[in-house]
Amino acid sequence: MSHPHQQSRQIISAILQSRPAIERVYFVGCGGSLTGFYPAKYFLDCEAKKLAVGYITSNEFVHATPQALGENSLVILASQQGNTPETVEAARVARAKGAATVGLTFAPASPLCEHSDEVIEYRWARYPETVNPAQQKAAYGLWLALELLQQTEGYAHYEAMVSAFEQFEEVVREGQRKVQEDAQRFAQAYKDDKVIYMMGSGPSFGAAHQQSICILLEMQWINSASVHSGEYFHGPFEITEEGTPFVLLQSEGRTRALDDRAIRFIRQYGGKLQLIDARELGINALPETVRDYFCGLFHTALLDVYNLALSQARHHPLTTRRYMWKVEY
Ligand SMILES: O=P(O)(O)OC[C@H]1O[C@](O)(CO)[C@@H](O)[C@@H]1O
Repeated sequence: MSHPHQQSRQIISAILQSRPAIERVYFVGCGGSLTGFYPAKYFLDCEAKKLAVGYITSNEFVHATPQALGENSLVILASQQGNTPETVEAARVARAKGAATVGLTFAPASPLCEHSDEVIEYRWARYPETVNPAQQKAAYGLWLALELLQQTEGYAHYEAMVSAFEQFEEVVREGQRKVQEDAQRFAQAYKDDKVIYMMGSGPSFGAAHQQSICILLEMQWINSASVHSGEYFHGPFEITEEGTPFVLLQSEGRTRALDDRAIRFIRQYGGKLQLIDARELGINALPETVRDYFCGLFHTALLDVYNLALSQARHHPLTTRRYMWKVEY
């Protein structure tokens, strides 16, 4: 049994033993630390029959704390540095309301840990350095969601999920190898664009949103918005004209039809379209019953390759910030 599997199983088991029941789970964080939970939220939205699921940015959780929060709640929070004030405060509020708290961080003994009943120190590296993608923050979110579902309601495809996690690193490495050349081509084609729209659906909408807010806006200072492939037809498609730049994260599974519809329209009206197709890039090596739940993690890992190429082509390192961590905000 892998370390993340064992740790997630033990943590959920300890929490369930410490209280009468867990009826709801909230995923809480800021920016990439919130969007990293999207695969876990999506999995539970699709598969849980009774468990209620929340996905809330930290400061909203603090200022508009859900009435339902209480001893039957589990709050899972993430903060890479463990010190984002609103996330630390969210953990404090959750605990004060009697909820169980799990803190995910890369920084040991950080302030988030003080308000977390259980702490997970995940692995992280800035691409092209690598760590096992099944041991990163977003994967831990999915592991915890899987264990929570299995240990409360049970989940018919539990073993398939575990086996998909075991295969996942190989699938990612192969996918990253396949997109190397395409990433260089993309970087040249998009480096001078003033706006890039990110699109996706189902399991990959979180990855599209993360790419928009954390990479294009934050780390590249390129205007961007994330548009759900299904919502594209309900407003956003009006901006489509010859050359409008889109990147669409095409997922595998039930919502692929939504992506296909948007792709047809963008092509018909001449939009400039970069596709990152999970099917073509290897997600189907994972068991069919669960492979769509890995699309978000897969897309994020593939985007690492595109983002390095884009930042190099633009001579704008991914670490450059104007305001973040530099001024009061
Ligand atoms: O994960 P942390 O340490 O709380 O930091 C959150 C910050 O990091 C990012 O996720 C990425 O830089 C931002 O979107 C966000 O403001």
